[in-house]
Amino acid sequence: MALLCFQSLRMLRSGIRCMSQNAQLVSLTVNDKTGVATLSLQRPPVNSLNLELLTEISSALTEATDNNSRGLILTSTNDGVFSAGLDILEMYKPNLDRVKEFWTKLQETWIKLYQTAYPTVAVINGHSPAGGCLLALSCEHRIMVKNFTIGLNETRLGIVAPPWFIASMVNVIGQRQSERALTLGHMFTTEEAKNVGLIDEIVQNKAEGTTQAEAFIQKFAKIPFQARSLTKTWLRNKTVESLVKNREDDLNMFLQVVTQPNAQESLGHYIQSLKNKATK
Ligand SMILES: CCCCCCCCCCC/C=C/C(=O)SCCNC(=O)CCNC(=O)[C@H](O)C(C)(C)COP(=O)(O)OP(=O)(O)OC[C@H]1O[C@@H](n2cnc3c(N)ncnc32)[C@H](O)[C@@H]1OP(=O)(O)O
Repeated sequence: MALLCFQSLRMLRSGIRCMSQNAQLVSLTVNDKTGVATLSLQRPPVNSLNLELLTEISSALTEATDNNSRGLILTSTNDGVFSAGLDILEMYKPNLDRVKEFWTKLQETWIKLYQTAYPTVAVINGHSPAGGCLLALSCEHRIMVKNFTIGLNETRLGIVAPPWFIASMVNVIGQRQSERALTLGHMFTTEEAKNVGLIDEIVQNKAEGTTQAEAFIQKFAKIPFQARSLTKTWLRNKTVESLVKNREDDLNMFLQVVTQPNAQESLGHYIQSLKNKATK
């Protein structure tokens, strides 16, 4: 409690205000001087995206809009893992109602993040496989700390990245590089990611990443907000519409693929291999 008060006081002095008071799995703060919001994922141990975390991310994105944020930095409180992607336990031996809600929330969160009116920057301060990579790809600018990995590795797990995951990648690195990376399930090192254009900047640490992210958002200070946001909408509309118009089909296809016995078997092996690694 004392620590919380001390932290709040320190934040107030530096002009940082806490939003989303009820959130537990994310923190949303805003810098009152710049109007830039920071959304930090904080679901230990690895920010895997389960229904509850996705729900909080989605609400925080709306809150940042309602608060007229000038920009948003997406990052993690865990220096080591940005996000481990979708929570595999949501997809392994799933409860049908819950897994439907989970996938629908993932669709909703991606649509919102992909289309925010405000500029978005991912400060990738740790590994970022699969769904973690999708979150980063949905932002307008990616800054990554050295010595980590990022990519859409679904094929390695025996599952498939849905078309909107693929489109998010293609829109950033193009068809040829995406085809090679996705079919192999390749995880890029920070250096490789920079070379292929998957990320825009390499930094030494999160603090430097945050400074660079603020500088990126600041570039838009003199660009009329609405002109910018409408341009972004039109640039991204085709990609988003392809999911918006087919949400039900996408959900059904996901359910069909993920409940296949061989997909379940692969997920089971993968969970076991992660657990074995963790106990070594
Ligand atoms: C037309 C429509 C077609 C639809 C077709 C749909 C088909 C399905 C589509 C699904 C798309 C899937 C997207 C995904 O995001 S799948 C998830 C992919 N993620 C990964 O492969 C990452 C796995 N994790 C790791 O590699 C490492 O954990 C990581 C590098 C991220 C961190 O390493 P670290 O050493 O720090 O941590 P540990 O490995 O020791 O892990 C700690 C504990 O966390 C558990 N863990 C890790 N990742 C996950 C995860 N993604 N979900 C759930 N749990 C995870 C791990 O098991 C450890 O747990 P324990 O402490 O209990 O042992």
